[in-house]
Amino acid sequence: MNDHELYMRRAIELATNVPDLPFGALIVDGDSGTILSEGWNKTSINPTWHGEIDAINTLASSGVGVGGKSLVLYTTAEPCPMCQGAILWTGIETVVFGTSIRTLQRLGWRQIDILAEEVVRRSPAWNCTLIGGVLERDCDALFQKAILQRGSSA
Ligand SMILES: Nc1nc2[nH]cnc2c(=O)[nH]1
Repeated sequence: MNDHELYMRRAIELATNVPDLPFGALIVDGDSGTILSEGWNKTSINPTWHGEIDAINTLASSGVGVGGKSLVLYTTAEPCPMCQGAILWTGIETVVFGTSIRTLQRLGWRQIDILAEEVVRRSPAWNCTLIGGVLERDCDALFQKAILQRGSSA
């Protein structure tokens, strides 16, 4: 298991905090490998409280400071445009995700139809590298299971 997979395992663990919305995220210092913050989807409290936003807010309020660090964000799913915007404003240089927005849509998840790469392409003031498909089958399985369970309980 490489480092990306190791951290994605942790994102999957965090996602299980909310099995019906399995969006888990963590932010790692890319130089030291230290986990700086963790988060998961809290949209039952606030509709904008996505997993990535939770991890960013936890980091911002931790007092560690984001300046001068090469930050890597791991997330079980490709960031939506709101989260990708927040990721750029935070100065996160690398985003590693499992399930793609296209797959979420195919599985029946409501999504804004703008891919993270499009947000990055249209934001030339920032540098952000996107790496998709890490532990993709495990992440896809989380979202497939969640939507099936939602369907059967509706
Ligand atoms: N990437 C991502 N997409 C979402 N779509 C709905 N909630 C979320 C979330 O927390 N993260």
